[in-house]
Amino acid sequence: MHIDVLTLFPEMFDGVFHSSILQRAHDKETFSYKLVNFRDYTTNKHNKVDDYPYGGGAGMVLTPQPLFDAVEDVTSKSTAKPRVVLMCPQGEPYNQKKAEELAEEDHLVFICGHYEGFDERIREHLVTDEISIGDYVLTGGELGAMVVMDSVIRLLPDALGNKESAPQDSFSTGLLEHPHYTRPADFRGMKVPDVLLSGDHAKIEAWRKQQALKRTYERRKELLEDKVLSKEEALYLKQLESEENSES
Ligand SMILES: C[S@@+](CC[C@H](N)C(=O)[O-])C[C@H]1O[C@@H](n2cnc3c(N)ncnc32)[C@H](O)[C@@H]1O
Repeated sequence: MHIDVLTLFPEMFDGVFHSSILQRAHDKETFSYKLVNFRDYTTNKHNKVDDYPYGGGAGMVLTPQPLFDAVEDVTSKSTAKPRVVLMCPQGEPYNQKKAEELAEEDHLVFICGHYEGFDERIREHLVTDEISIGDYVLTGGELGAMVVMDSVIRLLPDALGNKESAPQDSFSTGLLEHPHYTRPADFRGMKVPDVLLSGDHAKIEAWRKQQALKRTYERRKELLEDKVLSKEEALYLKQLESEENSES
């Protein structure tokens, strides 16, 4: 996968691409990236990327010219049809399903907005996707693009080592993940559940499945609406519901 990030603040990405799993995945050539300062594409003499909004009002608006030229340049040699993602608080709410969808692509372009916003023609004619990372407003799209890229890159083949796994993670299975424990078995009187020390892998697997369902039921019931449950899971869910009803 190749990723182009169009930003006015490329230095913000230094940490994220030079640490931990993303750095390792980049070293293994799982993905390549280019940080593109779209100010370099301005055709006006003062390299201005923004202007006053028509109709008046507060704040400055990103002009279309540098962003159109930058996107056309970075996508001109692309053999695949690139996905051009605008980071935007008004966009589609981001989730694991979208991360899985983007991880299938060969070329992603992220546009990081700034200031009051961007000229509407960018949204209408330049981008393929608009993504919001939550119902709050950030100063710019950089942090959002980092969130999306991190969650996409870790899904690419070989990005995670043997000791990390994506398929069991929360949301990948449609549920929240089961709880984890490590050594010691007894920490200040707080004990690890016996089943995890039993060495019985079938029992451990069954316990983990139940715990994932319980945790999802307790914290994110709405995730269960779309989940296809096995017979055992459906029975356990009924048990959780009747326990909850008897408590209330
Ligand atoms: C200050 S915000 C502009 C907000 C805009 N005036 C509005 O009310 O929708 C500047 C830029 O930050 C990015 N941004 C802010 N919040 C975001 C969010 N929740 N998700 C993704 N990007 C966001 C976008 O690129 C946006 O253009």
